[in-house]
Amino acid sequence: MPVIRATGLRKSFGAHTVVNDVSFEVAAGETLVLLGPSGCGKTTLLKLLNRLIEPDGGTVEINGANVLTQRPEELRRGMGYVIQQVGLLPHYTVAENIAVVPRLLGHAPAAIAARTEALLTRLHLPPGRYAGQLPHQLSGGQQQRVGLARALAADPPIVLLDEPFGALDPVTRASIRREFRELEELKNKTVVLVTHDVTEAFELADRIMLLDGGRIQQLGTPRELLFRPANGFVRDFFAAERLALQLRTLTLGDVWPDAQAFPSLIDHQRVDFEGLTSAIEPKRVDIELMKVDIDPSTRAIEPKRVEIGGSTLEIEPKRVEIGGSTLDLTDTTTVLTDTTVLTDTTTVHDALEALTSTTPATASFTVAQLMAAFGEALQREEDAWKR
Ligand SMILES: Nc1ncnc2c1ncn2[C@@H]1O[C@H](COP(=O)(O)OP(=O)(O)OP(=O)(O)O)[C@@H](O)[C@H]1O
Repeated sequence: MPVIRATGLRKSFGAHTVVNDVSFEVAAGETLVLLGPSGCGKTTLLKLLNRLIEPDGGTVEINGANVLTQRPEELRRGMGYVIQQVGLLPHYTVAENIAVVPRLLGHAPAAIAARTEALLTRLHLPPGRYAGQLPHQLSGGQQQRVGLARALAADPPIVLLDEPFGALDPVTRASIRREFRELEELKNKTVVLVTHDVTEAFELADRIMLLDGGRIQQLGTPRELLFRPANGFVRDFFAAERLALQLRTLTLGDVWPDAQAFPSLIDHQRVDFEGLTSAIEPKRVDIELMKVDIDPSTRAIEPKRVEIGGSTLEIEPKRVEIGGSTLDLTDTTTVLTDTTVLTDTTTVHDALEALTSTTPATASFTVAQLMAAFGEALQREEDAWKR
């Protein structure tokens, strides 16, 4: 059952139909991005989900229950909401702002304090320094992070975000977006996010709903919208940033689809296991092993084999050193923000960034080889589209 199901939603302001027969579903844990030009109805659609606006027609169901059967306040407590203007209470401290909903829900003060501290830490706002500050003492980016912490404070299963990075300059925006993407807190939540920023949509969305004039123009994965546009509007909407989006959409796995031909991505690594550090120069590290190594949440680790100079070792890695950083695989909170590990799910964009950064990632292919393979992959996508 979908977490959110909207059917035939309609909303007009006077003679102006702003949301016109919109139906969609959002699955548990999915991030749906509402994208479209200014005034196309994104914010209105978002507010129809938590009853900040009531529809003229159609229904919204949350976990199978029509939202009209619930009191709006109660409904909203189960849905975190970050508004465009952040909207922190100016005379409340950061900690007090974050505590608003948990207090309403009657959570114990000690639990609220612990939760606030954890969220601030996770959002890179050390509580010792920031918990007692007032909103005006924070930068725009910090305020937006507090807004996010507030929306997550009561651990709602659904989070609605309206231009959560709207007020930021492009550089800050990109880095906060990266943090956002890595946030464990959000990984299991059902998220609906409004933006008019195409790059943002492609970076964050599982699926994108592209709207124009209150109607859905296309609803699909970023890849579908880019390579299989449903109409001229969709095609034109992405035209200006086409190459950048293709780089963000195709992965190394697309570029080298044949597992046999997949170049080994790491040349020299050290593997720590059983207290021993082996400086090894593996002849081959299979992609399988790398996937396990970089995803600490994958705990069902089969012992892996690594071939070192003629002998084969069966290991169950506890820590793996990749790109100069040691990952502790037994620590499930390990977050891989500073480490670039190239795998078959890395986008071409991220691989290029890693290869050309000041501390370049080790890879067995060059930028030129990657670009050539990218060109071929694009051709394959386009051929598939023509058929
Ligand atoms: N309360 C209202 N009364 C009258 N018109 C409204 C109201 N709210 C929104 N509108 C109109 O509905 C249209 C869609 O607004 P909405 O805020 O949903 O668009 P949006 O896609 O979120 O735009 P933006 O990206 O600029 O925030 C706009 O033309 C707006 O002027």
